Amino acid sequence: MTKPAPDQLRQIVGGAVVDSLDHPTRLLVARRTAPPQFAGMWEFPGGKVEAGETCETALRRELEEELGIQARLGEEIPGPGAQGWPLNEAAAMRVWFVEASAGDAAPLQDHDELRWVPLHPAQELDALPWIPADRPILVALRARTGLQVQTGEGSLR
Ligand SMILES: Nc1nc2c([nH]c(=O)n2[C@H]2C[C@H](O)[C@@H](COP(=O)(O)OP(=O)(O)OP(=O)(O)O)O2)c(=O)[nH]1
Repeated sequence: MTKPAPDQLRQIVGGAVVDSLDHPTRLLVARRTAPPQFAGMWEFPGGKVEAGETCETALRRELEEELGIQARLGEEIPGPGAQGWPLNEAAAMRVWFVEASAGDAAPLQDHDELRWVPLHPAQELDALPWIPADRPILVALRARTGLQVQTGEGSLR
């Protein structure tokens, strides 16, 4: 099968939901229920961008559907390509820091468990069975929040 051109990947969006964009200490992670190859793995809540949606609109919609929260978007965690982080041969994901501006997150759809995990130190976050493609995103996320913790430099807004 022919590989899609790099700019024709299926666009996925994900939320790095933190307790606070100004002083992030914990990340909300979600355990998938499907499909079988991803069931039981942890991920950034989110999903596919539908026709006619911007990435930001899609992310707000997904987080409301899946977690029941209204999302305040902070900075993007930039990936290596225009479409963000490669997930597989056919899809890439853009990821933003997010804080809930309303609602208490609950596993309403696609997940059977949510967990607030400390960003630093890394052990608890790294020990979870993540979707493998998400690991480089976690590294970038922790580097960004580590800088914020160490230097107090900038919030993630
Ligand atoms: N949401 C999300 N998807 C991820 C991550 N990492 C990763 O490889 N993926 C993959 C799994 C899926 O193949 C695809 C996202 O599809 P999805 O099933 O979450 O999309 P969706 O909520 O729109 O679901 P649907 O309407 O198609 O059922 O991206 C991640 O961290 N978060």
